[in-house]
This record gives sequence, structure tokens and C-alpha cells, in this order.
Amino acid sequence: MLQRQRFTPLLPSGFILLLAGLACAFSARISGDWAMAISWLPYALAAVGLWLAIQFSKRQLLLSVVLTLAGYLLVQSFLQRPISEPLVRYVYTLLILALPLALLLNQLAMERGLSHPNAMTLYSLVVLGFLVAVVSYLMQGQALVASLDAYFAPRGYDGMVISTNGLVLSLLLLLASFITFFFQKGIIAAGLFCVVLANLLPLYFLDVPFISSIFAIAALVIALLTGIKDSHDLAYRDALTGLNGRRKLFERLAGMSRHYSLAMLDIDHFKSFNDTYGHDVGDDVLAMVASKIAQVKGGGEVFRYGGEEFTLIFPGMGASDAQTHLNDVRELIATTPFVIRDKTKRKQGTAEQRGKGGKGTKTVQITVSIGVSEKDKGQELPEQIIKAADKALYKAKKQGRNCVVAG
Ligand SMILES: Nc1nc2c(ncn2[C@@H]2O[C@H](COP(=O)(O)OP(=O)(O)OP(=O)(O)O)[C@@H](O)[C@H]2O)c(=O)[nH]1
Repeated sequence: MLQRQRFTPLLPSGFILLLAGLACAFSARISGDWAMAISWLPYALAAVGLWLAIQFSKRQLLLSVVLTLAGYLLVQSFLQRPISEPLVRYVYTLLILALPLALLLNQLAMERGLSHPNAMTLYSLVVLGFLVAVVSYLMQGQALVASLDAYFAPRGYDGMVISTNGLVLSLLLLLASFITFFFQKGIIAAGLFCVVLANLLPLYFLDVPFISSIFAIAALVIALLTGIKDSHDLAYRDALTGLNGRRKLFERLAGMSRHYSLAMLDIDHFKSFNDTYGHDVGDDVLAMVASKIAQVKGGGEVFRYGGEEFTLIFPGMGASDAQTHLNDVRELIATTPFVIRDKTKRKQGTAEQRGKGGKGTKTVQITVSIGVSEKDKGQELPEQIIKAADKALYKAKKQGRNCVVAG
């Protein structure tokens, strides 16, 4: 189940790649204005991608676009001629090795904006790599190509242009990119992996008409959608818990016409918890509690309302049914021992001591109180329902906490 969720983010980008593959199956029929449009579309998409990357300060989007465009330009400028020409072989070899490597580095380096030192290092590496490739060719020319040929000589093979060692290396890079996606998780990591795939695939099927244009379009659409999703998350998601925030809650409520119930959930005695263990440990606990709340059943949607308060909505469900699911969440939290680590001691001691029960760890018990209400006659506006749920939450606190009250 968990593994399936891990792969689900691949679906949108995978679907775009599938469409690109299908388009290639019919690409021999493309002609006239369509041919022109397909050749120019990558430039238009790249312009939009660059604009978005600059607007939202997204280095991963910027480099995905720039590298895809550079790869596309190189294919269009150099790889439309016979592979027997040394310069063509040189560019081909660089493309199958350096392009996925640069995209992989872009994927590995955490997103910290366009002008973070991280980003500067990456830009320098890409520009330096490019300059070294150009200067080496200008100075060494034939000799360089001959030595590369010894390892990566591309051969025509059943219609594919292929270099066995190149294929092995690019498959390894692709595997590294997939492993990176696997550990980074999420739709953005999936998009970055699919951008690597979309850049690499056409290089092995260069005799298919328009393949480089079609896959450049696919890579850029994936990069754009990933960038838009990233910016959307920035606006709507709470960075600490990964849940949608208050803005998304109110948008969701405004668009909800049918019956629903709404709950306000508050962590008990969180102030004294913060005072005892510090704000950082408080943050860890907030994230852990959020991950438990997110396991709510019954189609419940979870939002971080602010501070240590969360909101749950149950579309199409009355408060009494919602109460059952809320009680399950309350109980799950109350019976889960939260292991907290003292960050000042985290780096000290042996690995065993750092583990569960070690010197730097402590187990705490967290409870939550919940108030729930529902859309009703005389109580139809989201603000009114939130207010009613808040009142019920207040009652739950008064009743001794760690309980669910309907109001
Ligand atoms: N660590 C951390 N603490 C937060 C965050 N947001 C709010 N808090 C803290 O949450 C605490 C909320 O305290 P109160 O609402 O007074 O709750 P309480 O009195 O401790 O407990 P109850 O009476 O059971 O609600 C305050 O100490 C806030 O500083 C956050 O993002 N991280």
C-alpha cells in the first residue's frame, strides 16, 4: 500500500511520456504546418518555463528547462547528419553521458532558490563542463573523438543508434535518478526523474521522425507542470507538516455545496510541552501528530489551521458519523508513544545511544481534543461551522481533554 503510494506521483509525468511515445508511433505522418509547430513548440515552452522559474525562484525548473533546451538544440544542430562524422559522434557521446548527469545533479541538489550557493555551484559546473567540452574539441579534435570512440562508438543497430558502453552508463544514471526519486518521494521528484528519462530516450531512437522535438516537448511540459505544482504547494501547503494550509481550507469550503461536517482539533497542553522541550522538539511533535491525523478514515480531509490547531472536513457526512472516525484518530494519537530526540545530544554518544531509548531520546505521550459540527439550517456559512466546531472544542477542553465533542 505504502509502496503503491510512493509510485503514484509518477502517473501524471508517466502519462505525458506515454503520449509522447504514442505521438512517435505516428510521427512519420507529420508534415507541413504541424512539422513546423512541433519543431518550434520546445522554444515556446522553454520561454514559459524560464519565466516561471524566475518568477518563483525555482532552480530545479530553470536547469531542467535550460538543459532540455540545450540538448534539443544540440540534437537539431549536430545530430541530423551522418554519425560517421567525428563531430556528430562527439556531440552524441556527450549528450548520452553529460546531459543525464547534469540533470541528475539538478535532481540531487535540494531546491533552495535561484541564487543560493548550491545553485551557483551547479550553474558553474554546467557552464564549466560545456566550456571544457568545446575547448577540448577545438584543441584535440580528431584524437579526442578517436579515444572516445574506443569506448562509446555509436553503431547503427536495428534502426537504433547505440553505443553499448554509453547505454550501460546512461542506464546507470537513469537508475540513480530513479533511486533519487524513490527516496525524495512526491510529485516533484517524480517529475525530475521523468525529465531525465524524456531527455535520454530519444537519443537511442534518433531515426524516428520528430522524436527529439516530441520528447523535448514532453520533458518541458513535465518540468512546467512540476514547477507549477511546486509553486502551488508553496502557496497552499504548510511546510512543517506537509498538510494543506488555511488558504486551501477556505477555498475548499467555498466550493462545497453539499452537506459536510467539520472538526477542529487541538493538541493538549502544547504550550507547556514547548516550554519543557523547546520549540524545535515541539515542531517535530507537530509533524508527527499531523502524520497521524492524516491517517483519518471516512474520506476526511486534513488541513493545518494554524499553530497547533488542525481542521478536518468530511464531505457528505454528518457529525455523528464523523465523530466515529475522529475518535479513532484521537485514540491513535493517544496510544502512539512519540519518541523525541534531544537535538543538543543528537550528535553525541554511540549510534545505539542515539537510537530508541538511548541517552538522547525520550518517549512522550500526546493527546488531542476535538470539537465537531456540521452544515445545518441556520449554520450554512463556513465561518459559522468553524465557530460551532471551535465552541465544541472548547467544551472538550473543559471536559478534561483527550475527547471528541459534537456541537
Ligand atoms: N513548536 C511550535 N509551537 C507552536 C507552533 N504554533 C503554535 N505553537 C505553540 O503552541 C502553544 C499553544 O498553546 P495554547 O493554545 O495556549 O494551548 P495550551 O494551553 O498549551 O493547551 P490547551 O489548553 O490544552 O489548548 C503555544 O505555546 C504556541 O507557541 C509551531 O508551529 N511550532
